[in-house]
Amino acid sequence: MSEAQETDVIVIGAGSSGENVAGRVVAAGLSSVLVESELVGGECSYWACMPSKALLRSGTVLNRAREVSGAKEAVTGKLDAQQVLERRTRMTNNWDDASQVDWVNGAGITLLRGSARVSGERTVEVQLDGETTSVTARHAVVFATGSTPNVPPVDGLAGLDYWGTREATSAKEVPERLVVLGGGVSGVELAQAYARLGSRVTVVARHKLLSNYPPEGVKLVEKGLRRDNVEILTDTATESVRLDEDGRFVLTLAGNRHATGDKLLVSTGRTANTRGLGLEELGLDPKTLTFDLTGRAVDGPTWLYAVGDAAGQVLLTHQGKYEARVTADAIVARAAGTLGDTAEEWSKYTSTANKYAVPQVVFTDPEIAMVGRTAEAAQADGLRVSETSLPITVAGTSIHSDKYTGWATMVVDEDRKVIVGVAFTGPDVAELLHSATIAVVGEVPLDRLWHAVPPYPTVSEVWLRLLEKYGL
Ligand SMILES: Cc1cc2nc3c(=O)[nH]c(=O)nc-3n(C[C@H](O)[C@H](O)[C@H](O)COP(=O)(O)OP(=O)(O)OC[C@H]3O[C@@H](n4cnc5c(N)ncnc54)[C@H](O)[C@@H]3O)c2cc1C
Ligand SMILES: NC(=O)c1ccc[n+]([C@@H]2O[C@H](COP(=O)([O-])OP(=O)(O)OC[C@H]3O[C@@H](n4cnc5c(N)ncnc54)[C@H](O)[C@@H]3O)[C@@H](O)[C@H]2O)c1
Repeated sequence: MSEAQETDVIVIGAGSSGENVAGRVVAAGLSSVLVESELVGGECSYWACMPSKALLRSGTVLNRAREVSGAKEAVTGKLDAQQVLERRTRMTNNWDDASQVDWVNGAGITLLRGSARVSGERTVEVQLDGETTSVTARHAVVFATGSTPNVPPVDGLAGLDYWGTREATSAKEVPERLVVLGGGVSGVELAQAYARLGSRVTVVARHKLLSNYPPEGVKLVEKGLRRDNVEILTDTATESVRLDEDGRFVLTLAGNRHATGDKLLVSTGRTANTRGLGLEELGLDPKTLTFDLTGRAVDGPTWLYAVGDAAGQVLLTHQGKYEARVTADAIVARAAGTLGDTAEEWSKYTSTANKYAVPQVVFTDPEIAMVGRTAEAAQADGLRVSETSLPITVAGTSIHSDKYTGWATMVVDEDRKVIVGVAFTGPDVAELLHSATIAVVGEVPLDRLWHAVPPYPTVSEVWLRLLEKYGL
């Protein structure tokens, strides 16, 4: 055991969420030890957002060019899979975290490599190569430990060398046939990426694809996938999986159907990574432990916090970083004695947007970009809402491409006359989403929003059409 250390705030996990907590408490004048067992930067930088978006982007750009006369005639080749893989590798800095370590050091954070677990009140033990370092925090211990992939209960799966999202985002070769188990965001995005790189892809979903997204938008994404020759099997249970004599994965599906692939990607959701890290010894059950909007444990020790995937609220990088800013500010304020046990909604000490205004994008082609609540979710919250929907067809879309197809939905709280949810589906709608996020978070009254004039000719003119159809 090396000499015990002391710091103001211990952050376990140097993914995007953990880096942001540590950076912000240090900027506010506290000290922080940041512990990381793998790569500084975490899942998003090396095995999730960045490589998966890089695998998709080239195919999307090529498709955009193919939809505009004059440009399409110039596109005579096909996607260069090797170049796409190499660009993806550059995006991950070849899985080297040196530049992120430089940032951590430059920010004045103390980085400790190794695997951490809580060993007592405000105390964490870090193991590296048989050496243990003990660190005690004066104010807070923050779990920013991310999440781990779920393993579905499919007969035969255990022990097989299948792909998780890490293997799919870091692969060096494109499989001839790929089966994707799971119709969530990871599955759908990676299915399209690999189909465009040249794989014959089958997606097996036990329910619908993207079941948390608006059905009209999902229909357009399904159409996009089918155009890329992705076979989509929805409402299909997977009974078992085995390897055939050639080493290929063979899935036995309900109704005695089969799906075969050289590789099998299992992307069936993720669970917060808080188990086996010492919380049980403190008398806490990680399965039921929750965290309030300041990030602090509910019915737990007052020094224990969680952010990002580890907090288990919203599994998205930008929301994790938002939670990190909020939690860092709450820890600093509590250390200074200026914040008590509770904090007001929408104050800088609560991640209130997690309840009302989470922006999320499915980066397929076409994209789905959505913020806030669906009509059903708003009704379940007791709101009296209306829903306005239409195809996205404006002058801007006809300029954007010769065959733009999109769909927009706006949910209005009829008692307050403000927008509580928006969903766009179509090419490049992700860049439109922040306008909707501002309208939802700002609770901009509709009669004022009417004066926010979208420029002509852009896709954002869909705002005008939505408000007109609503009745303004
Ligand atoms: C395929 C895929 C694509 C995605 N695409 C997007 C996207 O486009 N946009 C988006 O917003 N989100 C996306 N996500 C979600 C996003 O990746 C996560 O929400 C985000 O990475 C969570 O960040 P985090 O810092 O909370 O956790 P992580 O990035 O997982 O970081 C946790 C860190 O903690 C470390 N750690 C864990 N336990 C310990 C321990 N005991 N001791 C020391 N260190 C420990 C880990 O090594 C890791 O580095 C995607 C996810 C997947 C799987
Ligand atoms: N563009 C993005 O922002 C992006 C991209 C990828 C992932 N993510 C995040 O990462 C998280 C993990 O992604 P994910 O796609 O793994 O999870 P997910 O929760 O989005 O989807 C999991 C899917 O697996 C299905 N499933 C679960 N058990 C199954 C079983 N036994 N058999 C068949 N299907 C089963 C579910 O019905 C669901 O459709 C998501 O919560 C998402 O927020 C975000």
